[in-house]
Amino acid sequence: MAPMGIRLSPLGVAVFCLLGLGVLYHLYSGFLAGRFSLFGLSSEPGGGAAGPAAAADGGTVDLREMLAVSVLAAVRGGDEVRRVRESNVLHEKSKGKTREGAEDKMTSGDVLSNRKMFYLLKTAFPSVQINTEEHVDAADQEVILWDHKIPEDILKEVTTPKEVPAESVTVWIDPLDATQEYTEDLRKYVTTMVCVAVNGKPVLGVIHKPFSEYTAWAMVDGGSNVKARSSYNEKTPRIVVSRSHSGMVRQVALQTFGNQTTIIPAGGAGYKVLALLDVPDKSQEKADLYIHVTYIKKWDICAGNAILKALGGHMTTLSGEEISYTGSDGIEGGLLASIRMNHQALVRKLPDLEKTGHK
Ligand SMILES: Nc1ncnc2c1ncn2[C@@H]1O[C@H](COP(=O)(O)O)[C@@H](OP(=O)(O)O)[C@H]1O
Ligand SMILES: [Mg+2]
Repeated sequence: MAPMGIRLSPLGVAVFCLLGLGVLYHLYSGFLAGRFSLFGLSSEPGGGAAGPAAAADGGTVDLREMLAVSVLAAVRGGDEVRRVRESNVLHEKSKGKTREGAEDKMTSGDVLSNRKMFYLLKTAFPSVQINTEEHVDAADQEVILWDHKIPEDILKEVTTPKEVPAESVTVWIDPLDATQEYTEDLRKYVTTMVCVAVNGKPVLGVIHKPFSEYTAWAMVDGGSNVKARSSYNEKTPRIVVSRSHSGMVRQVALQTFGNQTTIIPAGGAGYKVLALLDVPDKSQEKADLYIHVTYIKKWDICAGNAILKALGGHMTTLSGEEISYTGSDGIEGGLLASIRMNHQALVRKLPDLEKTGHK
């Protein structure tokens, strides 16, 4: 007997049950799966956070979707970078010193961009390994949902999904490249970057310039929204190098290519890779080669490496070794990046840094 004389209509009960089933389906089909998985998030000191090994959808992720989320993450992170710079309250701190004794700086722009970028990627792909330059504060989590829309320019170039095992993927986030220049208000050098590596090989990269709102992306064997220039000067190249972590790069460049070589000091590894490409942004200088001789971290270079690789170019250590984007955070052997040039011939021309003491 229904209490207090309330009669239950069979139709009402059926509609109620159907609604209940719908809610349950929604819960288990991933809408909240990302949310719940965030509570299992582990955060490592000094940056980096690991997710569970298998993806929610049976152990694979779609690289085309990862590209869409990576572009969105770079843009959203860039919005934070711009907002903080425009507020002029950077809360600049030092994380310590680099091996060469330069200040390793961090600002609110780095931290807030990192938070947006990390949680956007982590919510969309809870099972993949994400390595990021800044510390992820597990007590300050944010759920940023992706609307599952893949932009038209990506759909046009990458016409089919590309599934890979989630456990083969490593994502590298640089929430603010060229922090030193950011603190000096040299805005053109600043980028946000995302890279996806599969089995350590860089397969997709995004480099976003928040102050000119330009974004370059490319996927190996997929497509791109950026291309190489039509010609490069191999004989007396214009060489773009670091302005704040230069080491002996000038000496190495002049010794290898002669005194006629033009050296362009610039901030940011993302900016320097874009200098090799056909980029419409007016604030972007152009170069034929990018050389770096000091230690550098993988989040600084992975996106550029993926874009160059997708466009037929190369980024290797100075002795020509490919860089593996798993395991340790940094690389020791310097960098040589080129496109539409004989990369191996360039490697042979360069001096052995260990022998010449130019490291
Ligand atoms: N010797 C070194 N040690 C640590 N980081 C280095 C480095 N040389 C370059 N980097 C990092 O690589 C990026 C590009 O450097 P540069 O502008 O000098 O070419 C910067 O990243 P962040 O700005 O993301 O920290 C910089 O901190
Ligand atoms: Mg960087």
